[in-house]
Amino acid sequence: MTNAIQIAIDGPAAAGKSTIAKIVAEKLGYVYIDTGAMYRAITLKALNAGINMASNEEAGVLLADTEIDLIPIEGGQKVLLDGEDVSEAIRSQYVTKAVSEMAAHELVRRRMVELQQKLAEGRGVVMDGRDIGTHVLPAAALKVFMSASVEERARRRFEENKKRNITTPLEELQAEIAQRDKMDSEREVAPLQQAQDAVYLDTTSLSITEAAAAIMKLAEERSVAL
Ligand SMILES: Nc1ncnc2c1ncn2[C@@H]1O[C@H](COP(=O)(O)OP(=O)(O)OP(=O)(O)O)[C@@H](O)[C@H]1O
Ligand SMILES: Nc1ccn([C@@H]2O[C@H](COP(=O)(O)O)[C@@H](O)[C@H]2O)c(=O)n1
Repeated sequence: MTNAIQIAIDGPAAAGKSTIAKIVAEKLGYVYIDTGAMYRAITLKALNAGINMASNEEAGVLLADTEIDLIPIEGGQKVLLDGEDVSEAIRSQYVTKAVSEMAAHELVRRRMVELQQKLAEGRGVVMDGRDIGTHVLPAAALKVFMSASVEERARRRFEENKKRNITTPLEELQAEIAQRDKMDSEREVAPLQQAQDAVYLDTTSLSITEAAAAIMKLAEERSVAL
């Protein structure tokens, strides 16, 4: 007999967090929550509406006026921004280039964390992001800090983009990933860092199946131990 647990997966961009989190959630029958999608959704809205985030007043109105819903669907989640499906739009380079600046905003983080904690309440979840083990779910039974070399992460994203007909050159992708990691790690509020009690998993030379199996093994151990 195993207990439903909370699993936090953090790490830098394109490390494989969401791919592995989805597989693990599906195998365990848990809810999968991609917190990056929430930061992307609020970024999309602020960009489109021309909000000046340097003004706490404008930022506050934007946050109070915005509804973000994550709807579980087969193989992942659908992202609704004020009721509109923005699952594709939030993956554009337009949003990717702006999201780390938005995610450094204290009011934005406060609101997103509140929503994320509510989504995770009282159920088995696999949540991926940058601050899940350190801030959002500090009591998670399993915390994993997943990484891979920046070259391998850029190569994976390049291959993924090719399938979506996105032609950003490999060197540009690597620079964008490194820049986003730097901003995410150096911000003042809830920076990207490994929680003290997280297991470090380097996936550079692991296949998707191997990485998922490593986390499944840890999840099974932790849920039985409860
Ligand atoms: N172990 C692996 N081996 C090879 N490819 C992988 C591995 N893990 C993930 N990938 C591929 O790498 C790409 C990036 O993975 P994914 O989107 O899961 O990363 P992420 O950490 O969630 O990224 P981000 O934080 O930027 O959203 C995907 O195309 C995925 O299929
Ligand atoms: N818990 C989180 C999750 C994400 N962010 C910020 O959002 C950006 C996009 O995340 P992806 O996982 O979709 O790549 C990311 O670069 C962070 O700036 C965050 O701060 N906290």
